[in-house]
Amino acid sequence: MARDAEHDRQRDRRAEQATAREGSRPRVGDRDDDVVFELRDVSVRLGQVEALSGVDLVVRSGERVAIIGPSGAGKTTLISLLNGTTTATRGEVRALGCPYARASARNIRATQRRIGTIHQRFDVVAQLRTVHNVNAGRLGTWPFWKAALSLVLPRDVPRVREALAQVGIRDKLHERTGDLSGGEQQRVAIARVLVQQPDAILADEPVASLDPTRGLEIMKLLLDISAESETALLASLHDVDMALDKFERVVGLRDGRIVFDKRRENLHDDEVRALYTIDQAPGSP
Ligand SMILES: Nc1ncnc2c1ncn2[C@@H]1O[C@H](COP(=O)(O)OP(=O)(O)OP(=O)(O)O)[C@@H](O)[C@H]1O
Repeated sequence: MARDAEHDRQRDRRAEQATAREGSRPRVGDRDDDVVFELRDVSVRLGQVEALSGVDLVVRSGERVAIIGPSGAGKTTLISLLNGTTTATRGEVRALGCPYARASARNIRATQRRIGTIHQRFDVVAQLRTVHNVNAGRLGTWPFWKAALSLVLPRDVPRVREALAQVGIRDKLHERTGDLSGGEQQRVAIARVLVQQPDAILADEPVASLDPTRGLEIMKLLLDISAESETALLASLHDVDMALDKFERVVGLRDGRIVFDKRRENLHDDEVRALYTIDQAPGSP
């Protein structure tokens, strides 16, 4: 009996010491309702390449975060980790509370349905009418019969129309998507995310295929949607000025590592310049 009590006291002491060591740093698994994405010491190896190394990142509900960095820095890899299409080699990735590595396939799919992803290449089916491309955002939540029927007889048209109105192309409902301009096709992709009503939006170079004016319009649209619905938005961008101008938090990636993660007002020009500086090969002039 006395031994049991001593054992309990020792266990409590160890737990207290562990808590003191950790301080207030949130750990993977801690309950923290507004954490949307959480990466702890995450590395990803793709073939011979260490695409990400020891990445720690926490994104909370309503935050708008730009990811910048040179080509090959790991931006796309980071985004595909967050939507569960790439697997971490080390560390833990959680999205909306789901620990991808330990969750069931069903739980992962349910989480992925709550995350809207927008790609650089508009990712729409050119041959389909706009209404079908927008409805694709809901296929994951519809039973098979409804999804199949919707290709013949469009479903929930008022909701699609509303989403298209929100992205400024209300009149394009029945147009063949491939006949739309690049900017309009990207709006269709955003409307598809809107009908999905996601809890988080990931955008991988969403404006890289558009001219600067169209690009700015699309970026503002995404930022407005995120602000209105308090949905976290994480976007990778090559346009550094746009990142610094429009996002309150900027993460710099280089060679798979986070070099800085700062509010834009605390970020110095030198830090941004250094992110893109090309290393001189040893021995070069
Ligand atoms: N499937 C793959 N197999 C092997 N290496 C890969 C694969 N995909 C990406 N990589 C490598 O991983 C690293 C990170 O690539 P990633 O596409 O994430 O960078 P990025 O910052 O998005 O680049 P960019 O701005 O050019 O799109 C690069 O060195 C890339 O060559």
